Amino acid sequence: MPTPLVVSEVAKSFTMHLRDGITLPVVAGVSFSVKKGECVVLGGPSGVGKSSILKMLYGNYAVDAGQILIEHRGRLVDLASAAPRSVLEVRRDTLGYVSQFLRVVPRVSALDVVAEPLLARGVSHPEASEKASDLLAKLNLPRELWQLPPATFSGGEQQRVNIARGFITDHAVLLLDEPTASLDAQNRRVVVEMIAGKKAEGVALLGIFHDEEVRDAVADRILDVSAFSPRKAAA
Ligand SMILES: Nc1ncnc2c1ncn2[C@@H]1O[C@H](COP(=O)(O)OP(=O)(O)OP(=O)(O)O)[C@@H](O)[C@H]1O
Repeated sequence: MPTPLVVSEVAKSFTMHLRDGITLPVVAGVSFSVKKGECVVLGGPSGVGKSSILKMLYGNYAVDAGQILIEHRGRLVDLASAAPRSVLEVRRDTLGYVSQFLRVVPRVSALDVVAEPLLARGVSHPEASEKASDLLAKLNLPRELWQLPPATFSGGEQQRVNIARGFITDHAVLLLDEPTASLDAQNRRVVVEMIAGKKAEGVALLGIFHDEEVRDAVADRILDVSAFSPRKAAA
């Protein structure tokens, strides 16, 4: 399928149980698709719902309405209604996500944190470690840090470990939530190159980038999320 990700009529509101059950509508009627080799960037002002859309797509937030269709092993899976087991399978083989912050696992070295998604897919330890090393070298993570757990790393070092972990697989769809937020100019350029590499391989990418230079370098299309704001629709 040339369009591995199709989102239609997705809606999300938050119910604040500790605030008398007040409902906060965030987005409604979210419809778009991402083609192979395309990088779509979610745009719009702060608080408009960009991160919430990514989190729904990855299955971290429940979806109130609509469909999120992803091509997984030659069939379509609706992530909005899929069972948790299917969501985990899609994450392992098809859908990657680079969040802004690394979820640190105690006592696991940076190299193993990066290699883990490949090990989970049955790749041998030496091959996974070699790929992890290549990525950490490309992202200029000092070699003396590779065997250390990333808990004490700087923000930018942790972000580079996270990027390496997100980019190590050949997932067909990749979600990027501000992957360059804590990086210096040199490493931002490396990430821009890595995104270009994924596009050339036919990966469909959807991301949030606040840095204008990075956004202009990677975006094929910017999708203004304010178009899906229920508050705007009601005004
Ligand atoms: N878990 C949550 N519980 C309650 N409200 C939430 C939750 N997550 C997000 N929101 C609310 O949903 C709205 C959209 O937030 P979101 O983080 O998706 O916006 P954003 O466009 O990514 O913003 P920014 O550019 O500032 O990161 C905000 O009003 C936010 O307060």
